[in-house]
Amino acid sequence: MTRFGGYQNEIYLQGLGGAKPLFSTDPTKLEESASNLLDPAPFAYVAGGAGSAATVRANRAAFDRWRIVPRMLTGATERNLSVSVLGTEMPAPVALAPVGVQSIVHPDAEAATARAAASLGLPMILSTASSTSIEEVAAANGAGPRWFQLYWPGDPDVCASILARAKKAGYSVLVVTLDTWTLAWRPADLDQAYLPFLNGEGMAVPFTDPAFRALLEKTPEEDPPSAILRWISLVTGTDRTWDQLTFLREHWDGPIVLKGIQHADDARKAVDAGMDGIVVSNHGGRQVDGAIASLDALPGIAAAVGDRIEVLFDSGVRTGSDVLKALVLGAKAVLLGRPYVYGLAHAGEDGVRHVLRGLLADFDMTMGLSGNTDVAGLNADVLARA
Ligand SMILES: Cc1cc2nc3c(=O)[nH]c(=O)nc-3n(C[C@H](O)[C@H](O)[C@H](O)COP(=O)(O)O)c2cc1C
Ligand SMILES: CCCCC(=O)C(=O)O
Repeated sequence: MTRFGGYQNEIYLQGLGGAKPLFSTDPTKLEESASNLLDPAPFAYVAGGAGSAATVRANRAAFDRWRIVPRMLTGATERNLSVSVLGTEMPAPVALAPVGVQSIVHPDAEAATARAAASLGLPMILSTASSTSIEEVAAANGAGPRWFQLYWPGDPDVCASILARAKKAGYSVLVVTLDTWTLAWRPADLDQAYLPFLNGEGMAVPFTDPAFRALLEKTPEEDPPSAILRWISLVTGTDRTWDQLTFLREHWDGPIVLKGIQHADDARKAVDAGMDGIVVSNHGGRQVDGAIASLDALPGIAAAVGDRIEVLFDSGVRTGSDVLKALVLGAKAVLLGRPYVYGLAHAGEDGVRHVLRGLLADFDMTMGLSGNTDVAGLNADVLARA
């Protein structure tokens, strides 16, 4: 049993000594203050979506179409929030979504995120596009659970080398992102002509990779632009096919999760391909403008795969009630994206922790106050259509 809700008392008690929380516990205000704190281009990169950002808004609106129906006198003073996902014991059904180029918001970048995640026992998913190498993040993460997200490089030796490094460094689950084989039309970034990768951000994984370096005529230190362009050409522009997943299976002996699934038939194909899990995700509305809200895709997908595969969810999770709704609609756990990046921007490791503890406390209280004692016991009865 965990009592993440205790963070609430901690904040009020600190208030007796005149202290306020590091920054707002309201996710909307947090985004606002991040916009004041960060330079316009990095803020727009993090906050932005594809096209008109219709799907960013749709992701949020979908949560609002469901309401929790609280139950009384259920003895919910103690809650069990823990889940086990693909061999990872999680104290609550929340993991940190893979977010690349974290150095654009804070110099401590992924190492700070890794420390904050480990301090709470939540899995961190490291992006291939990270600003910090696989091994450094593992060291910062220590005994914490960690998974690795793959942007699939076109060169098989480079891919195999990166997977071997992740495995050796203790990343237990491979998360393969399928929805971003090329970057979408993103007006906010286009208007600033800002692509962090071209400035050398997010190159830590390839630049420290022997197989990638072996492809280059000059080292990334001698000739950064050539190395950057080579890497970008390796990881973008190639859409894969289902039969190619066997390559990953041959080079990864742990669980494999496909991220970016939005259609029940694709979820069934993931089962047929022998995958262990999926992330129902539209990349936080950053890829297909006008795409279905991720939460609207979730119930049909969950029904299609049953318990043959683990179903994770992201895109739009901001509050404890969002977590509860996603679990009821079929997710085993959720991934959190932008909010923790804003926490990182404000206060590094402490900022990420403040965001995570806030979300977990909110979820814990929402579970209890709606009369739910165990995440495993959540059923359709808990929700009503708005
Ligand atoms: C700045 C930024 C960078 C991201 N980088 C990656 C990435 O490198 N790999 C990946 O699979 N997803 C990436 N994502 C998508 C997240 O993993 C996740 O799907 C999304 O942020 C969830 O939506 P949310 O931000 O509404 O919570 C990124 C998202 C943001 C905001
Ligand atoms: C190749 C893209 C990596 C970053 C990313 O996933 C995003 O900005 O959404």
